[in-house]
Amino acid sequence: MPSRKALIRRPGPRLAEGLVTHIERSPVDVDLALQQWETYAETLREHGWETVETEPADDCPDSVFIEDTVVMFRNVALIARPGAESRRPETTAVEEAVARLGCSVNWVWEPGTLDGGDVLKIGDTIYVGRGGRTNAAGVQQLRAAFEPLGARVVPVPVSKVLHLKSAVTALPDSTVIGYPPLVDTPSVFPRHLPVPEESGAHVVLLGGGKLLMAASAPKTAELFTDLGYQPVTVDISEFEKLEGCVTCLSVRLRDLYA
Ligand SMILES: NC(=O)NCCC[C@H](N)C(=O)O
Repeated sequence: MPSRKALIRRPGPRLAEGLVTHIERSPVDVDLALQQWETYAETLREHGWETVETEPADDCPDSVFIEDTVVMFRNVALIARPGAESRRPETTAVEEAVARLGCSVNWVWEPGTLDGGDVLKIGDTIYVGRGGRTNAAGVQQLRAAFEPLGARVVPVPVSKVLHLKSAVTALPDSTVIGYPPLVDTPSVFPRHLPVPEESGAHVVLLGGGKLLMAASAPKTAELFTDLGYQPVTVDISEFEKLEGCVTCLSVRLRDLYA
C-alpha cells in the first residue's frame, strides 16, 4: 500500500532574507508566512497526508523550501547539493529524517549541483531542469542514482525561471501544465496544456482529482474545475515573494517500505 507522508520544515526567523533571483525583492511578513505555512500543512493533513516535520534549519533563510533538498524515487532518497551555497547546510537534517523513515540514502557530490525543484517525476520518467541551480554533473548523478532502478532521466533546459517546477508540473493524467511565457521547450513533453497564470503551473497531487494550488491562480483553478478536477487552494503569498510555490513546501513520500 502506498505511503502518504509529507516532509515539511517550519519557516525560520530569517525567512525574509531568502534568495530572490528572477523577481524584484518585496518585504516578507514572517508572521503571516508562518500562518500560511500552518494552513498549508493542515491542508495536507486534511487530505490524508501525514506530515513529518524536519528539524528546523534556522540559520538558513530558505530552509522552508524543503523540496529542494532531496529527490525521492521509490524508497531511495537522493540528497541534493543545492546550487546556492547558502542552502547547502539545509540537507543535513533532511538526510537524518529520510533515513529514519527507512529510505535508502544516496548523495549528489561535488562538482554536481542539483535542486529538488528541478526534478519533475511523471511515472518512471524523471524530467530534470538544467538551469541556474542544477548543473550537468548533477544531471549525470541523478541518472546514475535512478536509472538502474528503472527510471528514464530526461534533461530539459530552464532559463526563464528558478527551477523546472517553477515552469511546469503535471496533472494526474500526466499532462504537463505550464504558463507559456516561462516554458523554454514545451515540445519536450508528450502532452502539454498551457495555463493562464504563472502560479497556475504549480500543482501538488493530493490524491484522486484533488490538486493543491496557490490562491493566486483563480483562472487556472477555474480551468481545472472545468476539466473535472477539484482544486484545493492555499494562500502562499509570502513564499511567492521568495520564488516559492506549493510544490516546494513539502516532499511527498509515496513509496516507503513500512
Ligand atoms: N522548489 C522551489 O520552487 N523552491 C523555491 C526556492 C526559493 C528560494 N528563495 C531560492 O531561491 O532557493
